[in-house]
Amino acid sequence: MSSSSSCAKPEFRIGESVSGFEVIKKIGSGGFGAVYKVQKDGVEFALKTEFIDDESDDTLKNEVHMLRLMQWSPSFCRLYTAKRLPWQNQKVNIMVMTLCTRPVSRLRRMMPDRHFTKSTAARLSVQLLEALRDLHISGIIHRDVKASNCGWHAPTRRILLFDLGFSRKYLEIDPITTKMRHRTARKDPGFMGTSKYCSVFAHDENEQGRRDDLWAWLYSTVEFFLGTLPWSDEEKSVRVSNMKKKVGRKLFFKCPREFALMYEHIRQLKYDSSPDYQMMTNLFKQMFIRLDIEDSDPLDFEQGSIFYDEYFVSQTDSEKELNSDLGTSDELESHHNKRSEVVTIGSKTDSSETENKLGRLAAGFNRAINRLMSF
Ligand SMILES: Nc1ncnc2c1ncn2[C@@H]1O[C@H](COP(=O)(O)OP(=O)(O)OP(=O)(O)O)[C@@H](O)[C@H]1O
Repeated sequence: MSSSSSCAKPEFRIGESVSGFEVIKKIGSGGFGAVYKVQKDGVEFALKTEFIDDESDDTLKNEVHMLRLMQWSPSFCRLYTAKRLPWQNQKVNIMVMTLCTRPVSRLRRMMPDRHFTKSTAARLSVQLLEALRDLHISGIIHRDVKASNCGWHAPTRRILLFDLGFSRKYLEIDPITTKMRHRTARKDPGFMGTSKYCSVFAHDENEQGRRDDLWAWLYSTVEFFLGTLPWSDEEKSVRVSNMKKKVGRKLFFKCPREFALMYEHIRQLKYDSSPDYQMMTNLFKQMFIRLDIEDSDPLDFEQGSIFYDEYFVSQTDSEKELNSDLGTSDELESHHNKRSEVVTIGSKTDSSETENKLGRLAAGFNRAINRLMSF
């Protein structure tokens, strides 16, 4: 989150009871605090903390407020409780929400070649689009859309979009007509987002609107399909922005052709334009028929997929995963507001690189089959 003090953050201990929730393990941490897996009465939840000092921004309050507004949508975590507690000689904000199985970014990196098959990539992409449509309908923009802010929720087979700490309302009431209107762009809103995925307008520190969430969705989607982006290894934000400006339709050459049409639509959106979600949803329907994608088919990381046993079961609950989730790749490719430097840290070695030789052969075989199946 935006409060990024360099001092060590206090942490909860395994087994400690926090507001009646027993801490099972730490899932990850951000600049503000951490996310823990907790349980109560045999049910598991995610508990997010924000330790507060005098200078911090209380971003969890914003997140809780936005998440409350999104409780109607199946694409967001259920919010079970949110409160401020005294903790040792500090205060801590906590929120308890649905526990996701794994971040989508992590699932992608567990795949051979770090990309999903086209069937999984397309289905995850449309689910993320649905989450954005629901958020935008509610008058909110996210401003940090990326796969590491999406969790896979196995029981509902849905992507849940989280980390609403940077989100903002883009509508306001017109005091004269009393109708809702788009907020006017501020002159100097500062940078918000993640360099790898944000729109070129966000790079230029312009006010963000719905279109900027869609640009980040588009870049995240390309990464689902290809496992990389042309600027993945580029660290300088200005160079990333230039590459985004230059790449054009070429970016979608290896993605299903419907994405080029969605790109054309997103490209002409202005700061306050309403995206045509229906048109994009129809393009997905067309794509699913053309590529014979069935919603009932197992996703790459679900039981029944050819990748499941080798790439997903074997790593369940492993230390590798925990370590990876605690401190590598896009989770740390950051972000943040104008007080922070914009950094992009390249992806580190994934555990898939330590697969045994047979595993590599099988993965190569699967890759060959995937390549043969045309988009
Ligand atoms: N509801 C949830 N269920 C499971 N994991 C979650 C949930 N919410 C967040 N996480 C995971 O917890 C970790 C930290 O989450 P969070 O999004 O708050 O911080 P971050 O994005 O890594 O850091 P920052 O927000 O400071 O940039 C991430 O790995 C994220 O995937």
